[in-house]
Order: sequence, then C-alpha cells, then structure tokens
Amino acid sequence: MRPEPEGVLMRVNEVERTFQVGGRPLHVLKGINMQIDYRRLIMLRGRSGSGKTTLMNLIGGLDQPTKGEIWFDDRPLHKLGDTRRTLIRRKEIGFIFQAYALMPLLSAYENVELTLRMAGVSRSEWKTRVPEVLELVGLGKRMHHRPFELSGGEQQRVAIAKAIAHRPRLLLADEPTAELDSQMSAQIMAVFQNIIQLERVTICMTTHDPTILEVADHVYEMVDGKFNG
Ligand SMILES: Nc1ncnc2c1ncn2[C@@H]1O[C@H](COP(=O)(O)OP(=O)(O)OP(=O)(O)O)[C@@H](O)[C@H]1O
Repeated sequence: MRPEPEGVLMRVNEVERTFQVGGRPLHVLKGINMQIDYRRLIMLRGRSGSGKTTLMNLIGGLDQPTKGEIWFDDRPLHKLGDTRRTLIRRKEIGFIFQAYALMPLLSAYENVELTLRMAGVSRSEWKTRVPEVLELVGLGKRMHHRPFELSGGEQQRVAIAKAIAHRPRLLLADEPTAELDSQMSAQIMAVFQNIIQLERVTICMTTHDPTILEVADHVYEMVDGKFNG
C-alpha cells in the first residue's frame, strides 16, 4: 500500500476554457478555483451544460485550459505537452467516463487486465491485482462474467475496478450513478468510500443526484461556468 499522503493533490487557479463555435468564442469556464486534498470525495453538481464535464476533462489532463493553472501533485498540467500529460493520465489517473466504457466481449477479469496492460503494469502483477481489485468492489464471485451477464450496478463496479486497478492517485467519475436506482447508487458510493480508505485514492465526480451529495467531503456547485458561493 502506498504511504499515507497528506495535503493538496490538485490546485486549479483561475481556469478558463473557451471553445470556438462557428467562428465565435463560447466561454464555458469563466474563472474556476478549486483545491482537492488527498483522500477526499469531491462532487461537482450543476445543471446540464454548466461546464462540469469540461472541467473534469481539464483536471484529467484530457484537455488544456485557455487561461489559468492546473497543478497536479506539484506538476503544472497546464504547461505540459501531450506526451507528458498522457503519461501522467495513464499512470496516475483513473477514469469512469462513458468513453472508457467496458469492452462487451471481455469478461470483468479481462476488462480489468486490459487497463493494467495499457498502464504498463508488469504481467506478473496482473495475477494478484486483478482479483484483488474485483474483490474490493464486491465482484469476487462474478469475475468471469461478461458485461451483459451483469446488472447495471455490477457493470459500474467493473468500471470502478478497471479505473483503479493501476493504483491511480486520482479517480475521476462523470455521473457514475446516472443509470442506477437509488439502492445501487448507494452501493456505488459505499464502494467509493471503501476505496478512499483502502486504496488511498482521491475521487472527484459529477452528479445530478441530490441524495448522494451528503457523502461528499466537499460539493462544488457549478453555475454557468463558475462556482457558486
Ligand atoms: N469541444 C467543445 N466544443 C464546443 N463546445 C463545447 C465543447 N465541449 C463542451 N462544449 C460546450 O460547453 C458547454 C458545457 O458542456 P459540459 O459538457 O461541460 O456541461 P455539463 O455540465 O457536463 O453538462 P451535462 O450535465 O449535460 O453533462 C455546453 O454548452 C457544450 O456544448
């Protein structure tokens, strides 16, 4: 297990993101400031179109700000080129985004194995890490099922296992409970709390669901490209 880190994992300073749409600037993020400490559960809420996913893409190093700074573990993500950002993303960040969905023809086990392969983890580690992480999300008995043989909540747990298998510092989840009923959503949040404790991961997620906000350490509310309050 990694040593207990303390302090600030990520700092976002005065971040703006503008897209050119039809030759005109669209100001989506208009001066975002946030701080994410180690081993916290942070939630972003806000109406559809308020800019949550745009911010998550920046925090995850998938995109770069038009203005402002993003510091990840004391490294300036906003200044790094594609190659270095990709390396950080592969090794230190886990994603639960629609775009990183499960491979339908692979079992839960093989789906998790694939992430480790992509992250450059040595093959000898896969054998212990894959079952360990599937146990952790409560799927020890369903490892060899394929996605269509699992419930929505179980599929989401495979997605979590896949996202944390390479031991990222930061886990980013875009609407991880969107497709789930309230009981399954609560189970996913319990898994999140568990992995913060056991895997020492920090989680930042977006949600529209008011019932799960209470388990957050901090909630940022996005209104039209800025944080409220
Ligand atoms: N690459 C892009 N080019 C142009 N406009 C974009 C781009 N990405 C996002 N936008 C625009 O930015 C705004 C914010 O989008 P974003 O996806 O961040 O919102 P959101 O809060 O995540 O919404 P939802 O809750 O529906 O996912 C939208 O108006 C969207 O059309």
